[in-house]
Amino acid sequence: MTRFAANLTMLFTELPMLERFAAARRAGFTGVEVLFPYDLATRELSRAARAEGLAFVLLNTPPPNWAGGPRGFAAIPGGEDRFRRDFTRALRFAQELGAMHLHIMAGRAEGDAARRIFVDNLSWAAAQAPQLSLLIEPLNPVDMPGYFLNDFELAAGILDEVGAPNLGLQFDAYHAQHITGDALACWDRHGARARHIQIAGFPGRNEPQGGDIDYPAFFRRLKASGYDGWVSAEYNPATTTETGLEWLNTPA
Ligand SMILES: O=C(O)[C@@H](O)C(=O)CO
Ligand SMILES: [Mg+2]
Repeated sequence: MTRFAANLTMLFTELPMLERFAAARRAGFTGVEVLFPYDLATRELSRAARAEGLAFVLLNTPPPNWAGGPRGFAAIPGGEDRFRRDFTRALRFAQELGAMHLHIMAGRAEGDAARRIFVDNLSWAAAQAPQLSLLIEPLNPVDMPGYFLNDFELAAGILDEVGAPNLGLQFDAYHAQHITGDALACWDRHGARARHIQIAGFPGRNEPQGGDIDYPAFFRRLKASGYDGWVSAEYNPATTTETGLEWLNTPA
């Protein structure tokens, strides 16, 4: 059976962060992710997750400023020191939270030098944290202009080049649809590399139903391909979170 996590950065924002855990559990989620938990105490966050019996599935490496700042440093030539400092801090958070995955953000860059630095930084990070699952996620260039990792083929080549067993793909079906025009075909091509999935409707990035991505068919593909990881709801609720959860109760 598919395991669904709630992205608490985007869902249940009607409530303060620490109250979102109970709301997620009541709604039927069994895991949570928080993109950038860095202004909160890990003790409070893990207590909230434990109290509700929720797995802490994922966090991101920290950008300096969630409200509009650059998204990471892993592919920025000259940003190696900054990346390593950020990664060390993110690793401490991941360990204290008992998180399963850490998404490493590439930042805004382009070209061969950026690719080389990204590969070097990812290889370094994978060796620092062999027990933790590290992920990279292609993001579409409209929502995230200038972001280095904007393509699934690029991500596949980088994963192959690093070749670390603890580094995999974060497959966000919304970005896949945006980038390739066909999230299901993209899954068929790249799903074998996926360790974590995020979902949202397209084009609005609202609830995962009724848009251009055929989610019932997508969930059937996941099942057929033997995917056994988490599927995280990472979308902007069209109205309130709770009134838009019908999709979660449709058997996958
Ligand atoms: O899809 C997204 O936008 C996120 O998963 C993310 O990590 C960007 O910060
Ligand atoms: Mg995503």
